[in-house]
Amino acid sequence: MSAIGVLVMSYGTPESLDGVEAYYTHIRHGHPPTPEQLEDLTSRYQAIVGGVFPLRENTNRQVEALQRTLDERAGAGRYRCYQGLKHAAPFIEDGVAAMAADGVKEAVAIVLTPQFSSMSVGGYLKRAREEARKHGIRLAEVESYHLHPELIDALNKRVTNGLEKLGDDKEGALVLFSAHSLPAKIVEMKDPYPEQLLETSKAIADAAGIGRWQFTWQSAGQTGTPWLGPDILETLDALAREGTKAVLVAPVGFVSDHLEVLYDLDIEAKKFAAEKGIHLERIDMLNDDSQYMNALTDSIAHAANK
Ligand SMILES: CC1=C(CCC(=O)O)c2cc3nc(cc4[nH]c(cc5[nH]c(cc1n2)c(C)c5CCC(=O)O)c(CCC(=O)O)c4C)C(CCC(=O)O)=C3C
Ligand SMILES: [Fe+2]
Repeated sequence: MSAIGVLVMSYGTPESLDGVEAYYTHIRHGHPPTPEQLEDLTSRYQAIVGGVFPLRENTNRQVEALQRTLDERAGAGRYRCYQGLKHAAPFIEDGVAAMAADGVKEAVAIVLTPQFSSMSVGGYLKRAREEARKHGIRLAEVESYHLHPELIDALNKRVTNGLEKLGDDKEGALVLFSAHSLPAKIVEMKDPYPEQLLETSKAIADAAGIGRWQFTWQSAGQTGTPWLGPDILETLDALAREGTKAVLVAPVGFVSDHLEVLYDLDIEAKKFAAEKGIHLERIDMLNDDSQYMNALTDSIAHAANK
C-alpha cells in the first residue's frame, strides 16, 4: 500500500534577491510591481536576509520535523510529506503532481498557519483540491487547528518566557496578540478569521494567566481598499498615550520567522515603540517546535481517518 501523502503548504518566499520580482509578480496575480514597490520589498528583504531566506529555511525544517513526527507516531512509511508553496516553487500544484508521480492515491492537505480565512487557507486548499482532482487523488483537508491544546501550550510557554525578556519592565506589561491583516470585506463575508484569532489569543492568555492583553492587526497591504484595523502602529500609539511602557508582541497568525516578523515587528514596530517610550519584545516563533509538530500530526491523522 502506498503512503498517505501530506501536502504541507506555506506562503513561500524568494530563493534569492534576484527572485523577488518574480515572487512579487506572482503575489500580485501576474501584475509586475512598480520599480518603487520592488525597491521597497527588496530593501525589506535585504534587512532580514543573511544567506538563505528565513522562511525558506524554516519551512524546510518544519516539513522535515513533521515527517519525523509522523514517522514516530504512525510508523515509518505511513505518511509522506510534500511541500506546496503559494507563491514560489515548489508551488502547491508541484507538490500534488509529485505525490501523483509517486503513486499516492490518498492525501491530506494542511497549511502552516493555524487560523482559517477564505482569503488565506481557503485559497491554498482550493488550489490543492483542484490539482488533486486532476490526478485522481482523494484529498482530505485540515481547515484550522487554532485551538489545538499542544499549539496553545507551546504558545503559552513562549508568552511566559517572552515576558522575561522585558526584565524589570515586565510588571504592567501588555501582551499584544497580532496577525496579518486582510481586506475588511471579509467581515461582511462572515469569515471566521478574526474570531479564530481572538479564540487563539484568549486561550493563550488564559493558559498563561495574562490579565492585560489586546489583539491588533499588522502588515496590511496597500490596495486602495480598507484593510482590517487597528494596525499595530496605531495600537502602539494609543497604548503609549495611555501610559503603557512595555509590550510583548505575540504574532499568533504566523508560525515562522519571516519578513512580517523579522521586519514588520522586530525592526519597524520596535523602532516605532521605542520612539513612543515603549519597551517592545516579541515571543519566539514556533518554527519546528515539537509541540507544534504534534498539533499538526494530530490534525493530519484526524483528517486522514475521517
Ligand atoms: C493572511 C496572510 C498571511 C498569513 C497566513 C499565511 O501564512 O498564509 C500572509 C503571510 C505572509 N505574507 C508574506 C509576504 C507577502 N504578503 C504580501 C501581500 C499580501 N499578504 C496577504 C495575506 C496574508 N499573508 C494579502 C491579502 C496580501 C495582498 C496581496 C494578495 O491579495 O495576495 C506581500 C506583498 C507586498 C506587501 O504587501 O508587503 C508579501 C511580500 C509572507 C512571506 C514572508 C517572507 O517571505 O519572509 C507570509 C508568511
Ligand atoms: Fe502576506
